Amino acid sequence: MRSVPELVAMKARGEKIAMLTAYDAPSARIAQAAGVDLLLVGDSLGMVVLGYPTTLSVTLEEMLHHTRAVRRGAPDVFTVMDLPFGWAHRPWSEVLAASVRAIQEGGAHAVKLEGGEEIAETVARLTAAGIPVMGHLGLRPQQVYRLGGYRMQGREEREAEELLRAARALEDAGAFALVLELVPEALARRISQALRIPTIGIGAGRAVDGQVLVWHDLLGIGERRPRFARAYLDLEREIRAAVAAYVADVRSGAFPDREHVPLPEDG
Ligand SMILES: Nc1nc(=O)c2c([nH]1)NC[C@@H]1CN(c3ccc(C(=O)N[C@@H](CCC(=O)O)C(=O)O)cc3)CN21
Ligand SMILES: CC(C)C(=O)C(=O)O
Ligand SMILES: [Mg+2]
Repeated sequence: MRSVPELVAMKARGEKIAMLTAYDAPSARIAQAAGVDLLLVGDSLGMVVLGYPTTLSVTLEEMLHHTRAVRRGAPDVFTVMDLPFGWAHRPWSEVLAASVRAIQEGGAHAVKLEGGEEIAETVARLTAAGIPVMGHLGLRPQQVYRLGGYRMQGREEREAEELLRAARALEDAGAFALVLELVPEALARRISQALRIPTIGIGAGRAVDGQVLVWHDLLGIGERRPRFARAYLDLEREIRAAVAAYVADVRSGAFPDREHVPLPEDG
């Protein structure tokens, strides 16, 4: 299992970090077998698994429930749990209590919070308590109502400087890594070069220290996926064909065949 110091050392050595989201035990088991460095139980759960239009509906209880499943499937992978909408901006003692639940009840090793300088004090308090914190800057999907959509952030120089300042504040507060979502590659490079802690990009180009991708986007499951995501399979199509074949076989009587009829003497 990767450790926090090891992840920081990977950046120093120029070794890329491969992070993937997971929401249940079987996918986490497969991700572990495939050798991912980090798992993220993302609040994208709400959109890709629970069928909501945004991440805002996801509750702490739901995050804990799915984090437990992921940990059962991938006992040997360092796992980060997203704190859901609203939590990062509560008084730090409440954020600490939620993060303790992530670790004690969810089995997570770290938490991720969307936010900049306004949550730096909270990040410092969690870090002091021994909880590794991953930051998340750029497109913050929990801000979608304010932003009006899932759009690129940090295109204006003034905005870019604000993001660089926020990244430094999170590192100074003790964050061990930082997700950069949907920002220009040049800005992601600037931030990555300014920090000692690794940056994990999603739609942030190549000049970052690692990548994170949503499980369903990687596999090609879902009606829409962000342009920045690469589908390594067209699994939705394959699954649909398999299910259609099953339905046809039940209707025709081709399933079950002799091979799939249990014999009484087998118990
Ligand atoms: N399937 C999925 N993948 C994700 O990466 C993801 C989620 N869901 N849900 C939670 C957040 C929301 N994210 C999103 C969602 C949509 C876009 C998107 O459609 N972006 C447009 C570009 C919009 C623009 O720049 O104007 C795209 O086509 O990529 C991006 C990130 C990233 N996260
Ligand atoms: C896309 C990643 C970074 C995330 O926050 C999530 O999956 O919720
Ligand atoms: Mg998230």
